[in-house]
Formats: sequence, structure tokens, C-alpha cells
Amino acid sequence: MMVLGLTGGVGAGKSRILELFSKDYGAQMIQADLVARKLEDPGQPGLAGLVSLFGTGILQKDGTLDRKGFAERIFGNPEALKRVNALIHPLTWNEIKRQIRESSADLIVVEAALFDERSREVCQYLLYVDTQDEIRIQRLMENRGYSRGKCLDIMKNQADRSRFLELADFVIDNSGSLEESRQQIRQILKKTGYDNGPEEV
Ligand SMILES: CC(C)(COP(=O)(O)OP(=O)(O)OC[C@H]1O[C@@H](n2cnc3c(N)ncnc32)[C@H](O)[C@@H]1O)[C@@H](O)C(=O)NCCC(=O)NCCS
Ligand SMILES: Nc1ncnc2c1ncn2[C@@H]1O[C@H](COP(=O)(O)OP(=O)(O)OP(=O)(O)O)[C@@H](O)[C@H]1O
Repeated sequence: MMVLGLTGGVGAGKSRILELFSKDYGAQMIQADLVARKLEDPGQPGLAGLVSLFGTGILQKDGTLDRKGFAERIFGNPEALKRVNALIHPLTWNEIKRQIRESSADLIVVEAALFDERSREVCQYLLYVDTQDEIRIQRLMENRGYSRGKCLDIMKNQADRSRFLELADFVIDNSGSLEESRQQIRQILKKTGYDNGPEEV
């Protein structure tokens, strides 16, 4: 089994690249934000932890997290964001590790917005999806209806490109077409010794 980590800034194309790994190589996909989201469901340890940090005011009437209100509260407040991350990230990584332990897949790709030294315990190689800022902004404005301001706001809260490059073993330049990215994936898998060639579609 080989486990790869896939990271990059908002709108870089992580989810699209992840799909290519699944389509071409049958990789199992794990998305950290979905794992984190489940941990924030009622009865789950993430939500219990958030309530003990911030009180029941973060809940809606039905007991679920008020995601919009909570996002506004933490993304404008670095101190609060730090506390949330310190709680949610370890829980998320533990759950990802559990899923990997229980998997029998040959190839697993874990997508997460940020990797750190801990990710090394989980992934053999880290891949950084590198896409020019202006192209990310255009794609997010066109496809997700984000404003330029919102894109810049999220981008400035995320790690620098230099930090990603420092961590990554391989870079996928996704500023061009998905077909170009697909070729780069192929080359990377060859370098890791994994590539058996794409499955017939
Ligand atoms: C705060 C939470 C509940 C909000 O979740 P939600 O489902 O609404 O979606 P999402 O994460 O896309 O955020 C919603 C909105 O917040 C804004 N936003 C998101 N990320 C950022 C950021 N890094 N900086 C500024 N604004 C941001 C955007 O306007 C976005 O549309 C969620 O982001 C969360 O639990 N975050 C902390 C845990 C974490 O980091 N998880 C990631 C995987 S480990
Ligand atoms: N090579 C490409 N060519 C054209 N459009 C692309 C390409 N790669 C990604 N996109 C589009 O750009 C947008 C952002 O891509 P995607 O959702 O995969 O990014 P992401 O890095 O997963 O974002 P987030 O950080 O928000 O999870 C999507 O609308 C996607 O369809």
C-alpha cells in the first residue's frame, strides 16, 4: 500500500486532482475536510470539544453546529482559529489513520489543506498542487461564485507557497489543463515506483 498526501491552497484544484487519482488508478480518496466535518456532527468528539471551548452558543436549535456563524467567528480571530485547529486537527488525523489501517487499497490519496510534520507518519510522499493565484481566483469566481475579496481573504489566512514547497516531495502545476496535470501525476507515480499504467476506462 502507498499513501500519498495532496495539498495546496484554496481553489488550487486538489479535489479535481484527487478525482484523477481515483479514475486513473483506482485510488481510495480521503478528504480531511469531510472527515473533520463528520467529527463535528452531534454526538461526535469534535463537536463536544468545540462546545466545551466556546459554549452552546455555537449550536443551532437542532443541536448541530452553526457552521456559517462559527466560520465568521473563527476566521476573523486568529486566536480562536488556533484553538479550533489544535482540537480538530489531531482528531482528524487520528480518524484518517484509522481509515488507512482498515483499508486494503493499493493506493490511498489523502487530501488536506495543510500538512505538517505529523503527516509524515501517515504519507510516504507529499504532493503540492501549485496553481497561479490569479488562475485560482478566476476559477473560484467563475465556478463557485466567490468574490475576489473572499478569495484573497481565504488565501491570506493560508500557509505561504514557500511553506508548501518546503514540505512537498512533488509539485503538480495545475495552472494548465487537467490533461496536463494527469500527465504530471503519471510521471510522479513512475518516480515513486508505483505506476502500473492507468486502468482502461
Ligand atoms: C468553521 C467550519 C465549521 C466552517 O465550515 P463550513 O462547512 O461552513 O465550510 P468552510 O470550511 O468551507 O468555510 C465556510 C466559509 O468560511 C470562510 N473560510 C474558510 N476557510 C477560511 C480561511 N482559512 N480563512 C478565511 N476564511 C475562510 C469562507 O468564506 C468559506 O466559504 C469549518 O471550516 C471547520 O470546522 N474548521 C476548523 C477545522 C478545520 O480546519 N478543518 C479542516 C480539515 S483538518
Ligand atoms: N486544470 C483545471 N482546469 C480548469 N478548471 C479547473 C482545473 N483544476 C481545477 N479547476 C476548477 O477550479 C475550481 C477549484 O478546484 P477544486 O475544487 O478542485 O480546488 P480545491 O483545491 O479542492 O479547493 P478547496 O481548497 O476549496 O477545497 C473548481 O471549480 C474546479 O473545477
